[in-house]
Amino acid sequence: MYLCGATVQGVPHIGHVRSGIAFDVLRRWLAHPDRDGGGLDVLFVRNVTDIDDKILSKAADHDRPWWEWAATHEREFAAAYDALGVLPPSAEPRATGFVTQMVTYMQRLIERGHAYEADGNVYFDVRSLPEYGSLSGHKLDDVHQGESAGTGKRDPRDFTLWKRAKPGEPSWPTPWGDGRPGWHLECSAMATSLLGAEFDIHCGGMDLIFPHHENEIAQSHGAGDGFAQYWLHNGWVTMSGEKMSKSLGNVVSIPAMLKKVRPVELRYYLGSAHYRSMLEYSDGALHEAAAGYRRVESFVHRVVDRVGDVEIGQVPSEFAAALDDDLGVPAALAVVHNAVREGNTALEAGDGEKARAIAGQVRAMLGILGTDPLDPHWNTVGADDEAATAALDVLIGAELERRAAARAAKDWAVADEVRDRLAAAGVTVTDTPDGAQWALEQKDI
Ligand SMILES: Nc1ncnc2c1ncn2[C@@H]1O[C@H](COP(=O)(O)OP(=O)(O)OP(=O)(O)O)[C@@H](O)[C@H]1O
Ligand SMILES: [Zn+2]
Repeated sequence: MYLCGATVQGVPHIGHVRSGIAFDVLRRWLAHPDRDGGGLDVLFVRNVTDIDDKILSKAADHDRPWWEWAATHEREFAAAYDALGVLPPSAEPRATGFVTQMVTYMQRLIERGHAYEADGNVYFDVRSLPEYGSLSGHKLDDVHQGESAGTGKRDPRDFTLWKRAKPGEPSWPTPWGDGRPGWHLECSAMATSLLGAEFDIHCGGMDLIFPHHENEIAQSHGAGDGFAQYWLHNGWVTMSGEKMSKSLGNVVSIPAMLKKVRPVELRYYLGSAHYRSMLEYSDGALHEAAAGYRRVESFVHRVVDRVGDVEIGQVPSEFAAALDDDLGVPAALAVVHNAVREGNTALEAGDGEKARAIAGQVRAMLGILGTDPLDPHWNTVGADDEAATAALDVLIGAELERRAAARAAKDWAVADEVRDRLAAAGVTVTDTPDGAQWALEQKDI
């Protein structure tokens, strides 16, 4: 599987991680032993686009080296994927690490008559490939690549494989002069270098169907490769019906979301819709999903408390059938919730062993969705956080008492000193009718 990963130009919002979660579920399911035909050995590649116009311009705006800007945001994405329990890919190639393969790729395209050099740029000749447009259904007459005109293009519909170097911009040597890669070329080169000339599944957001994936197919078929056999595209996270996006300003950052719900609840929420559907964000929908998850989680915990350890069991056949039908997560979740109802009834009737068997199935199903409540990924983080928060509460509570006593004695110097010391440590204090409340200042990114 190949998933078009992030262009690491900024911090991720919840829309950016939706594809990572949706296709993590597909990967887990394909690899799962309960699948009809058994678990497959899945190679999963998710790239990082670490050279791009937006990276260069944003780094320049902030007076930072472009590579530092890219590395910083690559880490932000990695942290977000990790926080949400997305399994690390088998490989995570960076575009800048595959320039040699891109040059070879362009040479093959030029030799086969599908690309040409003009003024230090290399372009793909779309008219040379009769099937151009087959993925998106675009007719050649209607094609707009959405890129700058480019010097020496034979046809305005041709797209850029390689950009001639501009002064001050990073570049790599090629037989056609120094330059840097175009985005579409990167993915064809990385996918085929790692997964071979033909591989099974290519995924990405629905905006990538055209031009990105159309152009990946054109390049790969032009080079004589079979390329991807199946294409899967996920829908948007929307707000008031509009795509959540930085340019519209309607974004919710992942740290902001994690102030409202736990990471496992956010993962459950973002993964609960069908991957092709839009997922309309609202606080209400988020909290409803979190409450739904807690019902499932508390069933599993109650079984552990009352009956003992719950081993991961097998997934029910209806759950398997739902996922086999175009990754039908909503139908699969209905199976989970039915199982939880049945399990609760068994528990109330005192049938601990039946409840334990059902809880084992629930763990198996949630494991595929990446949200098994007993998975150490969630528990280690939670337990540490809880213990640290409880310890902080004692220490800060003592400081707040000292401040309250100082205020009562009108000793403003001491009261201010306490407040300043807490502020310097990143603790904000709010006075409420129930007394002073504290919170850790969150970095809004
Ligand atoms: N709201 C979203 N829902 C699902 N996927 C998204 C969303 N926003 C972005 N993506 C995915 O992340 C990729 C990178 O997004 P992009 O850089 O366009 O982000 P953006 O926040 O929309 O920024 P901009 O406003 O600058 O376009 C997209 O190609 C898309 O597949
Ligand atoms: Zn791509």
